[in-house]
Amino acid sequence: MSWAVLPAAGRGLRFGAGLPKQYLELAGRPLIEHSLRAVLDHDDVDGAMVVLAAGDRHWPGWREIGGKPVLVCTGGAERAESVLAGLRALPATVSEDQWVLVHDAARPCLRRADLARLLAVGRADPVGALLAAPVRDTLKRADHLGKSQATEPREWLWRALTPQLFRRGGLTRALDAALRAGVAVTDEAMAMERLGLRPCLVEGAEDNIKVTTPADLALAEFILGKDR
Ligand SMILES: Nc1ccn([C@@H]2O[C@H](COP(=O)(O)OP(=O)(O)OP(=O)(O)O)[C@@H](O)[C@H]2O)c(=O)n1
Ligand SMILES: C[C@](O)(CO)[C@H](O)COP(=O)(O)O
Repeated sequence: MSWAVLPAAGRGLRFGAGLPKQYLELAGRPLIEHSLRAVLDHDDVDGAMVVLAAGDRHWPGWREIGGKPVLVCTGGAERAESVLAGLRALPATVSEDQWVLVHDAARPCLRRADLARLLAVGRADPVGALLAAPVRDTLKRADHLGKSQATEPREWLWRALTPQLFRRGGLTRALDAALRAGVAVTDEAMAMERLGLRPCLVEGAEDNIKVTTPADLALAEFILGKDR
């Protein structure tokens, strides 16, 4: 059985709204509620730890969703710090060996089938797994003038998504080590990779988007309105 940690302590600066993007209305609910329900929907997920910014006054105060506990703790200045805080704040009943899903609060369009496949593949892997999407566009490297100076090979390149699935103890130690080393890890898999571990890439839907800009919110509205 697993718990979910949802990093939700960001300020949404690139979005530029008057409140953090995770609280913007999306399809009639706060964006974060879609992300929470998407992970709590799976029978093998027992509860969620939501990591809030210090002084967050937008959090609706849910204490359970769908009969499952929703706990909160305070995050840090970087996403990795928030995830580490969430891992440490999980109930003591969540053992070191237990699988934990880390899912961006800013990703409301997670598909049930993708979560199910991530859990099935990840729990059978010695390290863990992450949802990801193969790069399908040609990649250009820009110069300082904004000109295209080179084309980067895209074979073997994937875009990391979330959720990412790792065991509580191993991920906690990996994130703590990366932060102590001053390494700016941008996802959980990176913290594991720097220890020489190779999590499994599980192909996920391209519409599992991270809402970062206003255009993404409109796209998320369209995605959630589709029959999926
Ligand atoms: N210190 C931080 C930074 C980000 N996040 C969370 O990590 C996820 C992905 O981060 P991102 O999309 O970058 O969100 P923001 O940091 O809010 O965006 P911005 O960089 O535009 O401010 C989001 O759910 C965000 O709330 C977090 O918990 N703690
Ligand atoms: C974790 C993540 O969503 C995987 O693509 C991404 O790294 C988050 O990056 P952000 O800059 O914190 O949004």
